[in-house]
Amino acid sequence: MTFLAIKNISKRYGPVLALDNIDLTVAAGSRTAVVGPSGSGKTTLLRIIAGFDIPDAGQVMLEGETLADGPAVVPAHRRGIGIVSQDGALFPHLSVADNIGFGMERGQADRAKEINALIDMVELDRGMLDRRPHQLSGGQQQRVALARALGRKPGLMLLDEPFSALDTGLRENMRKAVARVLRNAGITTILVTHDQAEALSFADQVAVLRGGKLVQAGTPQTLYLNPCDRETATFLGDAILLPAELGDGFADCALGRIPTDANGRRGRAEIMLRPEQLRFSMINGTASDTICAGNVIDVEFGGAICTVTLTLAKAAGTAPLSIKSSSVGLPDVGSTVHVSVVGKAHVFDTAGR
Ligand SMILES: Nc1ncnc2c1ncn2[C@@H]1O[C@H](COP(=O)(O)OP(=O)(O)OP(=O)(O)O)[C@@H](O)[C@H]1O
Repeated sequence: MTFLAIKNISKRYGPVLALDNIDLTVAAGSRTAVVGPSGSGKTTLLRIIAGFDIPDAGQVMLEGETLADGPAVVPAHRRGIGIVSQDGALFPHLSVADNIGFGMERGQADRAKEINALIDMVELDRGMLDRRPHQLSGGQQQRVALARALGRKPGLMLLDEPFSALDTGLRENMRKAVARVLRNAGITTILVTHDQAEALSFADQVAVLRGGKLVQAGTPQTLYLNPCDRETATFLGDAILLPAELGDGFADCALGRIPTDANGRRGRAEIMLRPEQLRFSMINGTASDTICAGNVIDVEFGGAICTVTLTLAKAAGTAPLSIKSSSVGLPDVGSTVHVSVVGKAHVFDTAGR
């Protein structure tokens, strides 16, 4: 069921068209991640949904209620939307308890009970309630900010890069914890992030913005494996892009003949593979007779995920390929390996968007 509908939203700041006719729907209880390069319009979109910014044209509808229709808008405080920003924006002079309880009725009998429930919900120790924000770590401050936003019982939660100031390990834990809290509370969530891996792992739906336009929206799997164009492909992760000659359901390319997801297409096209679709195996002796023999030119040890870079023996002049590998059984630089492909290559939709 559509919970939030964004229809033909446009927003201009002077000469800059920050949002150009954006259409996006968000299902009830789902998590959407909005990603895109810097300046692509992510924050502007979030601010329009929150009511902090006014669109020039288009509508924002929440549960059937019109929140914005061009410049006619419902004010932010009447929208029932929670927002957690990058810095958490806690009040430094208030205790954690008072930050969480900010906006609750002072005399409210069950205020303390509710604050306890909220701090439990974000999995923080109640012993922290008397502390000030500066006595908390960055991750703990973000949890307090989330608890404060949850206290207003929002139907929709907007997260504007809330994990970006945190270290990698903490960031991942926080992301999982926040996803769990919001899922348990059944709150529909929109996350703005410039971190593609974060978007893919957090969301049910990923929306990619570029130059103020929505270029693609869909499940993380769809966007990662079937991106609409090469920019989206490379934005969402490492991609191997190869020229190919398409036949019915296959492509002839530097890796030999491999199956594609484009039945019925023929002629020249660019195909895409993700690096984890390539595998190598060691071969001895007659490597040069194998169409997909590769010469290893670099091995980057990265712990759990290593990168083996090679050139294809029979496709001189093509760019080196990088294969993701486990740390076990890495080839030596200078050795020859056999390269095979797992799954199908993706063919970009030439119709474009
Ligand atoms: N108040 C403003 N006045 C003028 N231009 C603005 C304003 N806010 C945003 N812009 C411009 O609109 C475009 C979109 O900005 P926005 O902040 O939405 O991008 P973003 O995708 O969130 O970027 P980032 O990832 O860097 O935060 C940019 O070109 C930006 O310079």
